[in-house]
Amino acid sequence: MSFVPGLEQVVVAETEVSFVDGENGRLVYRGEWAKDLSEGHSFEEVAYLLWNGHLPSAAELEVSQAVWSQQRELPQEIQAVLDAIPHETGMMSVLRTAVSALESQAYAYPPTVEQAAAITMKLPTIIAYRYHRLKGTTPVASRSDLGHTANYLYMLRGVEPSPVHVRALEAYLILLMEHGMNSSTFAARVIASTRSDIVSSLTGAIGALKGPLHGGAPSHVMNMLRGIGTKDQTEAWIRNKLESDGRLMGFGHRVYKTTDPRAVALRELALRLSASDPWLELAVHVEEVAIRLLEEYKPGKKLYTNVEFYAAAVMNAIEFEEELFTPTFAVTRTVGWSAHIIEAAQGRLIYPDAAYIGKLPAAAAGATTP
Ligand SMILES: CC(=O)SCCNC(=O)CCNC(=O)[C@H](O)C(C)(C)COP(=O)(O)OP(=O)(O)OC[C@H]1O[C@@H](n2cnc3c(N)ncnc32)[C@H](O)[C@@H]1OP(=O)(O)O
Ligand SMILES: O=C([O-])CC(=O)C(=O)O
Repeated sequence: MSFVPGLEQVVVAETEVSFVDGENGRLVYRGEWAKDLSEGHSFEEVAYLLWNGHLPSAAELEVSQAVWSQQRELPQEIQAVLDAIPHETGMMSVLRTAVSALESQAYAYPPTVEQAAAITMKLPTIIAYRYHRLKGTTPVASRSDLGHTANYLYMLRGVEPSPVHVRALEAYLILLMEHGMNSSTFAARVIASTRSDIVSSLTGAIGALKGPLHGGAPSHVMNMLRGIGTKDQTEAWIRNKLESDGRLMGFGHRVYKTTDPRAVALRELALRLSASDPWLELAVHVEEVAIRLLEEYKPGKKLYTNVEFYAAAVMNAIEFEEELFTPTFAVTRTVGWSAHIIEAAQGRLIYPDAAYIGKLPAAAAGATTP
């Protein structure tokens, strides 16, 4: 048996949920281009596709929207859990704890689309509730006449959201809804393969997404851009970072050996939203310089812009605070995770191997080899 660090290119599952074409920079959700879906469809339509394998008919969409919008409210005990978490706890930890506390018979094994939808609908409410509590403002009740995306903005801001912001956030949410066998999805599938429940799988996935090498990157992108400060300091700053063996946040990807297609789509979106924003101008300049210098310092590694670089730009353009960046990623990735959880819950227990490189007890050392 050979050891492959990071399981790179090791096939761990067969899936019908999505196809990440790393060589050509393309992303497919159940037979549909993710970019096309992000331009002409709603959050609910794409969630329906990922969960059911086909886009909904008008009647299916109407029924789903009506049922799902009734699932947004938080049980009292979840509100109590949220109120008990210390103020300084980060929003991703809060989200992980609140989702974990949803545990009940309603979410028992086996995972179902109904369970997936019921939990997905609650994530924005958890975030918005906590957001208001931290600010000392009153949490805003959801509005069943609004779609999932518009309602998320409404619950955060307490005013009718602008259609431009709703459309931009909807495109962002759809582009980040699903992405093959990334670390958090793999974590979710491992837990699901033990026949554990959907709440446990999603809790593990949120924990994995939080890391700065995964969904935690956008706020580090903001720090990097703040550190660079101006266009004329870009090259020196990046050289310094790469010479001290640092990583440029928002660049590089395990699967994409070209620009991440979602980064292309989000860059277009950010430019449409705020082309004249000096911050965005700096980001575009940093991208150009970073790609050139990554090739100089890491020749042949094919390090390009990943989704997180322009995710930060879009979040910024729709005036989201940094504490909401990764939680908002989780709001949408819950759909992809749960589609995988439903798939993996019927599969074989995931149980890889490890090569033991430690010591043997003295008595066994000569007698047995590991
Ligand atoms: C939604 C998402 O999760 S997208 C990813 C968000 N994360 C980031 O943007 C963090 C920055 N990027 C990275 O750390 C990496 O590119 C990852 C984690 C995304 C992928 O990591 P891996 O596939 O494990 O690549 P690995 O860490 O083996 O890097 C391969 C080589 O490229 C270099 N490299 C990879 N990414 C970067 C980067 N962003 N900056 C500088 N060098 C990099 C590594 O130093 C390594 O070089 P070496 O072979 O000379 O040691
Ligand atoms: O696939 C990955 O490595 C991480 C990522 O881009 C995602 O989950 O969207």
